[in-house]
Amino acid sequence: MAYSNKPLIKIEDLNYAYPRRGSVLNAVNFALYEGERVVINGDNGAGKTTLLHLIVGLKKAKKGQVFGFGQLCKTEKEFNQLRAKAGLLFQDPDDQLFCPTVLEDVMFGPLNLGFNKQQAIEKSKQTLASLGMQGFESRITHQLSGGEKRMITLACVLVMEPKVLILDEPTNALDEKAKARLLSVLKALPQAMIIISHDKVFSEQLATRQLTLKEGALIDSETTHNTIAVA
Ligand SMILES: Nc1ncnc2c1ncn2[C@@H]1O[C@H](COP(=O)(O)OP(=O)(O)OP(=O)(O)O)[C@@H](O)[C@H]1O
Repeated sequence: MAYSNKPLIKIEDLNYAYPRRGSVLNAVNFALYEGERVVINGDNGAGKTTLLHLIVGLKKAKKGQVFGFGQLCKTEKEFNQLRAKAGLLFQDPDDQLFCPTVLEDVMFGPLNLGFNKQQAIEKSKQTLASLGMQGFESRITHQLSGGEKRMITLACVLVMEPKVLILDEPTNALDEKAKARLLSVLKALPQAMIIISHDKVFSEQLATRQLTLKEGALIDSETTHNTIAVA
């Protein structure tokens, strides 16, 4: 299929090193285009989460550039603009959930965007239902199971209707039923996405392109035949 030739997200020559650990990313180049679901795999500790955090500006590269929707991002303001359009699902749900109840957590984003309370409730309920999580609205967030928390964090991201989804191991802690539902929800979405996943079957079914992060570099892994409808 023909992709738009303007990347939504582009990184150029990105390098990152941690004190004591040393270099994790070494001149990484990558571009995400409309209509793509790019799955990135790689060994534990390869630097996948680091890469996602650099893309959204939670970490800053010493060398290299991040472009979000055509805009070079250097300042916090520029990364804020990128984050408004690129929703990140954290690897650990506890990093993303901070309200007493599920509904409050999901509503938090829409309220911040300026929706009124009733609109935020409606949007949140619809999103929860689309993930099979109807009935969880008044549950106490910190009492949920790992898999339930994962689905609620997904709702928190999806309710914002971002242009790009950035998902760090979305199937973690999900049982087969929840995983199948997530797969069908993601495949029905028009958004481009970057997904980190160790789950081979899930990746194979979801990805339009698969990459491996190895020794600090992103390399093509396998070709896949999935397609995505461009909105
Ligand atoms: N704050 C930090 N200080 C030092 N080293 C760090 C820090 N954060 C991460 N690392 C190291 O950087 C490397 C890359 O970590 P990262 O979390 O990006 O890997 P990953 O590919 O996402 O791994 P996994 O598949 O296990 O989630 C790892 O060796 C990790 O131990």
